[in-house]
Amino acid sequence: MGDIKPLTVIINDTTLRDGEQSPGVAFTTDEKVRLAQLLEAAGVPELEVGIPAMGAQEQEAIAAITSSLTQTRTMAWCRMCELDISQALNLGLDWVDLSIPVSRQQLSHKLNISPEQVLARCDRYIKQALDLGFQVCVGMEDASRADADMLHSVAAVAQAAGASRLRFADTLGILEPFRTREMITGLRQHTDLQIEMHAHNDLGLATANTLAAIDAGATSVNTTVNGLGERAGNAPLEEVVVALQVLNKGNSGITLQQLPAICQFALAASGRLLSPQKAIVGEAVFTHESGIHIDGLLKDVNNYQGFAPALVGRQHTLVLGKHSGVSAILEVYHRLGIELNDQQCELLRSQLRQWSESRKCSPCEADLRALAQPLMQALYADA
Ligand SMILES: CC(=O)SCCNC(=O)CCNC(=O)[C@H](O)C(C)(C)COP(=O)(O)OP(=O)(O)OC[C@H]1O[C@@H](n2cnc3c(N)ncnc32)[C@H](O)[C@@H]1OP(=O)(O)O
Ligand SMILES: O=C(O)CCC(=O)C(=O)O
Repeated sequence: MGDIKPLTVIINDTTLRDGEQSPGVAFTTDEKVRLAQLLEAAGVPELEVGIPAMGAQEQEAIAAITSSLTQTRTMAWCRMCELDISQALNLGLDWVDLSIPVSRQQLSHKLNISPEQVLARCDRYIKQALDLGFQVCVGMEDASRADADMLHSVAAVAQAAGASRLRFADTLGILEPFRTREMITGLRQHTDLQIEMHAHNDLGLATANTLAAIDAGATSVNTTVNGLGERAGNAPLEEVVVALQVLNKGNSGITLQQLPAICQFALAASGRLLSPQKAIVGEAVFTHESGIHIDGLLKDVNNYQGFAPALVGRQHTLVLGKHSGVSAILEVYHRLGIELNDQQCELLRSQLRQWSESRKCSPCEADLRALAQPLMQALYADA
């Protein structure tokens, strides 16, 4: 094994299932296969690849994905019922996630069944899926709104029936990290099964809740590329795996340098836009304009670097704009082969402020040269 560290948390990426549930997002089979292959090449050990109950086309896509992978294990999302399990057969899948709501709200007002009926379904359908050769994860939908007793009862029945894993779904994204930690710690104390955290980002806390769950003993976590998924999406793959490494919280085994390419591919296939300040993969997250920051970076990069952009195959970029200082202006122009004196710098600073306010973007190289041109001409005229 050399110096390869054992995985401490399994990434189960659900871009191809929950990610595709983003309104308006619909991947083609080719896009799904390519994305699955990119994720496999980066070392993602598990993928949730679709919903067989959606019908023949989805089943064909799932079969195409599973047959294109050599290492990565695959899972399908199924309602906990006979029909859905039977539709997952013969698609090359390793796992089924058998989903059943566990909150009073959804039991009473969605499925209209009792907690006892949930436990009976768990026992019956877990055994059925095991008999068909699947590994079983029990998807506890709406777990974050469920009573602890209910979660522990499901865990006990699932373990006795032979399931391998419980998925704790914060279906509505209403948890915060302290409560996540408390709930997962409680579940951890009641079961030997693997625990998978499924976090939604409605309060912007999906990554934080995912990390809190890992701290509390979750063994696997669901992610999606670029945080795609229902409503505000799921915990973004790129945020979770980079945070794990930077915060020294665990080893996901994923090659972080491949994340930008994966995110770009998913972005194009999803037809969605990405905020420039999206953590890890946003266009502007390693770009600096503020004078004090650039001065600090030039003196020692660690003054304004929480982690090296090279960790994710990126690099710092310096731009000029409304907030530029002298150090930044001198350096950026020096890199263009233009050496400025203090007076020229000051003139450029005030021009940059006006330019930025009117254009609302960073000047490119041609803009910078055009801004400096009159100053340089004045210099030659003076000489
Ligand atoms: C929280 C989540 O993300 S769960 C995953 C959600 N993902 C999706 O819904 C995307 C894919 N879904 C689909 O293509 C369709 O909804 C299908 C094919 C699954 C089902 O389609 P339809 O048969 O037309 O049913 P429809 O979508 O109208 O309603 C869902 C049915 O599933 C039932 N259901 C929902 N969850 C479960 C469950 N865990 N176990 C059993 N039945 C369930 C509902 O009660 C409802 O059945 P009912 O009409 O008998 O009350
Ligand atoms: O039941 C599950 O597997 C989780 C389903 C889901 O996507 C959710 O609850 O947000």
